[in-house]
Amino acid sequence: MNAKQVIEDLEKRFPNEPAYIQAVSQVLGSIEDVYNEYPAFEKMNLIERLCIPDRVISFRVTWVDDRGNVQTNMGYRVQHNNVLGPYKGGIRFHESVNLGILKFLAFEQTFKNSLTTLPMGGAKGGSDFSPRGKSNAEVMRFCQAFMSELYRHIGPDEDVPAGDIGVGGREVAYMFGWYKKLTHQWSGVLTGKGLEFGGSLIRPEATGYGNVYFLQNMLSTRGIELAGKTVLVSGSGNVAQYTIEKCLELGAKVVTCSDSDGYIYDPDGITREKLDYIMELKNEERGRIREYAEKYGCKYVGGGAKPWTEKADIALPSATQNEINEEAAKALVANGVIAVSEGANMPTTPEAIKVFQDAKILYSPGKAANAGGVAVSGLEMSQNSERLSWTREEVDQMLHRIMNDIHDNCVKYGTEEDGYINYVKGANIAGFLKVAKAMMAQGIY
Ligand SMILES: NC(=O)C1=CN([C@@H]2O[C@H](COP(=O)(O)OP(=O)(O)OC[C@H]3O[C@@H](n4cnc5c(N)ncnc54)[C@H](O)[C@@H]3O)[C@@H](O)[C@H]2O)C=CC1
Ligand SMILES: O=C(O)CCC(=O)C(=O)O
Repeated sequence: MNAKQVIEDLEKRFPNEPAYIQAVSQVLGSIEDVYNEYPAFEKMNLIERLCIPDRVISFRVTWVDDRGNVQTNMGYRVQHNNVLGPYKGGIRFHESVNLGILKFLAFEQTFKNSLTTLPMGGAKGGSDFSPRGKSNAEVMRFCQAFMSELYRHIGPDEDVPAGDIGVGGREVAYMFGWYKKLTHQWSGVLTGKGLEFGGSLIRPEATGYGNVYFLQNMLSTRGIELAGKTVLVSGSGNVAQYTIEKCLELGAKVVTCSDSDGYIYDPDGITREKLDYIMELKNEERGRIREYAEKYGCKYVGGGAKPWTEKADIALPSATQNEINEEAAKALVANGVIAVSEGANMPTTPEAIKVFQDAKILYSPGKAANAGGVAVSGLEMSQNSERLSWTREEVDQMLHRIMNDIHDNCVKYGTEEDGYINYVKGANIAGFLKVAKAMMAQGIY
């Protein structure tokens, strides 16, 4: 494989999908040498088959708003690769959603799911519908209309969606209810369900907790403790909330969080009580993070500003893709950051990654660090199949073990000659090898 050539070809075929090309470029850049050690891969044109999704489903979603107006949105499911298990990955509802973004997310998900050690393929779906500002009734009607199209393409052994940006417990429950209505079947077809109807304990917490467990592993390679460290978090949704919770439990101080309008900086740190307020504000009232600053009298920076210029030891981006650019990365390094671990998917631009790696700080990509969410989704699937529920402690222990295993794999494949652990390389090679070997074994199709 000549990675540069493959990427140029993909750019020509998919000229309007920059996020997808960005994700592919990062992986191919890491695996090129290892790939070329196996001439059989090239003979089977493995790389093209691995980069291009198995299937892309797209459909119109028509629903009626509270004023009786008929609305239309686009719906998609990208089923990227199922050699390791049923397609698995979240659903995103956000106005920015387009096919290129979902293709990048489904591509990443394939490697991430491979890293979890569980039998799951990679997929992602979503719509350009935004739940923001919509009533519960509107969200329910939209979810039902979306599922009316999607249900034909999913199933507990076929494709198991879950949440992502704009899709939390409320949306998963509406989609699950409608799937059941359409198919007359109760099955573990979605994960992230409510605890009363087959959801797993720790699934809401899993992505944030998992990222902090991974961070602890990274810090321990340098003999550093998380306790006492100051942390920047971005976002204030599911991943951010449970990242903050675990940091607090482990004695770190989180001083920022954000939404798409701006960020708050609380030099005293976000306490348990303040985090409860954020959870209520974001999950129930669906308000803006600016209200935190008004309530607690701390700094708020609007205009879509991001928290990366504030001084801290650690940064945990937990909002969205490309939220740390080169300038932000330089500011973080100049302020003495020692570790960056990604709760979000691809939040760091390629230029910014280079800044972190050149500075030899600890830096882990989302496909490794945020894999705890989908890992516990995999555990939810197992519990549904067994018709059993495991305890909080059992699931947390398994999550911990999975994050440790992912870290070990990154160290195994990513340690460079000078001892620096290149987590990007490690995660990409470890995730790739398993998928590639399974593809080779399963023949050409
Ligand atoms: N929910 C999960 O289990 C997993 C989520 N992720 C990733 O974590 C990130 C956050 O997802 P969730 O917390 O689940 O979503 P969420 O919808 O609960 O929260 C998203 C947060 O990001 C902010 N945000 C969204 N778009 C933004 C933008 N353009 N600029 C600034 N802020 C923006 C929102 O205001 C919100 O605070 C995403 O990248 C997602 O793909 C990754 C693994 C699993
Ligand atoms: O839990 C899942 O299946 C999806 C999680 C997800 O979308 C992600 O890892 O980015």
